[in-house]
Amino acid sequence: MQQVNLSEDIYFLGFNDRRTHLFENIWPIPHGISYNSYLIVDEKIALVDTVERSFIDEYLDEIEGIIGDRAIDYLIINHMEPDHSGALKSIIQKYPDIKLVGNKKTFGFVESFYLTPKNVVEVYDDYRIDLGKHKLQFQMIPMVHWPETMVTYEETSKIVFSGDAFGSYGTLDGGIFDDEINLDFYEVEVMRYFTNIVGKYCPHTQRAIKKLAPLDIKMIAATHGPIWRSDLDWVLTRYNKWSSYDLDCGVVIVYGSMYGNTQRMAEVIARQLAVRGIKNIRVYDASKTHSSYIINDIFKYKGFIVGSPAYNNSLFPNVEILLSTIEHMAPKDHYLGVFGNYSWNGGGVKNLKLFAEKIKWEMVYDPIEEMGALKTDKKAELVKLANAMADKLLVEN
Ligand SMILES: Cc1cc2nc3c(=O)[nH]c(=O)nc-3n(C[C@H](O)[C@H](O)[C@H](O)COP(=O)(O)O)c2cc1C
Repeated sequence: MQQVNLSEDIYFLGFNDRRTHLFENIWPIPHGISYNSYLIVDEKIALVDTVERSFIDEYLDEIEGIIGDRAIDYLIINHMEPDHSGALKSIIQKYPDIKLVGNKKTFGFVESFYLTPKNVVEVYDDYRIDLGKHKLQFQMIPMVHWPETMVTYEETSKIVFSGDAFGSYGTLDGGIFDDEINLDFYEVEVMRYFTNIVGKYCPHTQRAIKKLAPLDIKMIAATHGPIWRSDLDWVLTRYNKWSSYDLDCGVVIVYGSMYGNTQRMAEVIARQLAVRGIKNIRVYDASKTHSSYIINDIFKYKGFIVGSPAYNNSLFPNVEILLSTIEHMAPKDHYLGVFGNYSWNGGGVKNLKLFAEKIKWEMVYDPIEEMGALKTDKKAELVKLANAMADKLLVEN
């Protein structure tokens, strides 16, 4: 690839992964993902994070193409996850005197994944490393989204190397900086990356945003996706909104259904919400749409209504997977409605009630359960559930 610079002697070393289907072996990435590393060439040379292991050979070649036979002095480990530390052992083999820079939580992970680190610099908030013209300082942002996560701020160029924070799914298809690409495409990918990967850690993200606020930042260089240099507010505003559970007026309806009875119940609710003036209604079949996309919409809209048929005295499995993902992510401040269908002795709605107790979202209406085909009385109940949800949402808008 042609050389890409963030500033005169700060280099972008990024690789596009269009092969992997599931990020973290869970989340679909139909548009791929990039792994971004950065090289600062000064009196001392620092490498900021590395890349996923399948790119090691090209990565080492690119580094050598820039620094020739000079050695790298520091490897900054902002984040230890293997998609960023995958080349760590190869880097140490090639540059045996390199110092690993991390915080007190980093090196335990290095040891458990790769090797016993020997040459280390343990950093903490405001710790500084002088490279010559460039000066690095470090800020800890734990749990965004691993315990050891930190960011590196380069004071001369005012670049923050943010690790996974402000990252995105989607490869960098030629354009690397925010002003080189159409952000409409990344709108979805940035949010899905946030909700899938960082979303559980919203309070930590809020703390990180506040902690970084005093820094004079001209550029944000994350480990995935575009580098933000022209419109930093674009990504900062969105991160702030999402991580503070600032939800829009709308409803996500999810159902599982084998024979169509539960689906028909969902359609009644959706129609009545529309009649009441709710414009953002997203109806998903949990067997068809991956939870990555459904979770994303749950982070957008305040209303959530879920329906499940009984299945072996429990929830329909694909609904169960989604609800367990929601429990892990624990997004806050939603309104909830539940409904279901059965033929024998039930099991779906019984377990939806347990979900409601655990998630502690406000139930807008009593659970509704139909046996087989939808009859008039239960249809009227579903309309009332939709009305109760609309009442709650419209009063706030
Ligand atoms: C594998 C399987 C397990 C089921 N388990 C139960 C059950 O435990 N309790 C029950 O009342 N109905 C059970 N049912 C019946 C369905 O819940 C019922 O027919 C329901 O109406 C299906 O809803 P649907 O039309 O939305 O698929 C089961 C059906 C299947 C295929």
